[in-house]
Amino acid sequence: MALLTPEDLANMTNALVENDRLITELTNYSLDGLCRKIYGTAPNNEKVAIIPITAGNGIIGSFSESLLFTVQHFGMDGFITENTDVAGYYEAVMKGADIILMADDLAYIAHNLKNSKIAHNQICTGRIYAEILCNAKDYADDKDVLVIGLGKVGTPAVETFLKEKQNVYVFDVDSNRVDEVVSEYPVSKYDPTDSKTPNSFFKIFEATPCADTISKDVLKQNSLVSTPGIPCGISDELIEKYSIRVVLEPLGIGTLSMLYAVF
Ligand SMILES: NC(=O)C1=CN([C@@H]2O[C@H](COP(=O)(O)OP(=O)(O)OC[C@H]3O[C@@H](n4cnc5c(N)ncnc54)[C@H](O)[C@@H]3O)[C@@H](O)[C@H]2O)C=CC1
Ligand SMILES: NCCC[C@@H](N)C(=O)NCCCC[C@H](N)C(=O)O
Repeated sequence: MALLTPEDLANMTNALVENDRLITELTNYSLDGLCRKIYGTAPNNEKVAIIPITAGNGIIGSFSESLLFTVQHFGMDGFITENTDVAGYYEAVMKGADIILMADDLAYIAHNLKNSKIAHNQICTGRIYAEILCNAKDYADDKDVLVIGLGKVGTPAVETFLKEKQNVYVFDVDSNRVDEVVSEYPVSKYDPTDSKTPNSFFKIFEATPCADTISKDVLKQNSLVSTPGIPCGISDELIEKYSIRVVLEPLGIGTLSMLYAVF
């Protein structure tokens, strides 16, 4: 899994606020209102503990602080444990944490100690970024959606689009992965040479670790791109030329989705 860097998180607080405003403009739901709608849950004064984890590549600068900002920005009580790892877990429980947030290099989870619910960042990120596209009111009539990147974030997004009755077209550089997904789900391979494939899309989802994965060929004027992928999959030049709106933020949107998944 591609790991975040402190540089990825440098503008995270502004990006979360700006994306919340964009999501509200697109869907008439604030980000937490949309999470409430899709999960059918709501916060109930839970105390959230954030535990820094030193495993693998170790602590990422600003990671825990970014989680704390997210928790507090949406009105919840949170704290970062003074200790890391197991000592931090013990501290969190002794300080009365209801929900634990912690991440090593392989998994970033939310675990509710009171109801035993657990959530995984990649699944919750794919779901919320897909739901933003599905709930964008000005794009509701067009059911076609292009999904670029069929990994641990893109696959839950495909499942979400199908649940929301979208016509899903999929692409990945790994053609074997495309074949697997097309055989497992009622989706279509994105193939510009196939007359049944739309040439371009108003709704595009991207979750890859590469830049410039979204070419001008798939864009329409005013397309909406929902892309958790880091770095951003669409160039500034294409954003300007086609008046594209982009939902992209490195950590907070996925984190809020995780919290609503475990309330
Ligand atoms: N913004 C956020 O909150 C989050 C962002 N991410 C980011 O999302 C991205 C995807 O994460 P995962 O799904 O866990 O990774 P993954 O490695 O499971 O999946 C990535 C998929 O993209 C495909 N791919 C790579 N380059 C491509 C290209 N040029 N064109 C089309 N497909 C391409 C790969 O074949 C793979 O199937 C990563 O950059 C990760 O850092 C992950 C979690 C949360
Ligand atoms: N964008 C959300 C997904 C994050 C994921 N790509 C990642 O970097 N995971 C590693 C996090 C490691 C955190 C570290 N152990 C710490 O606690 O600071």
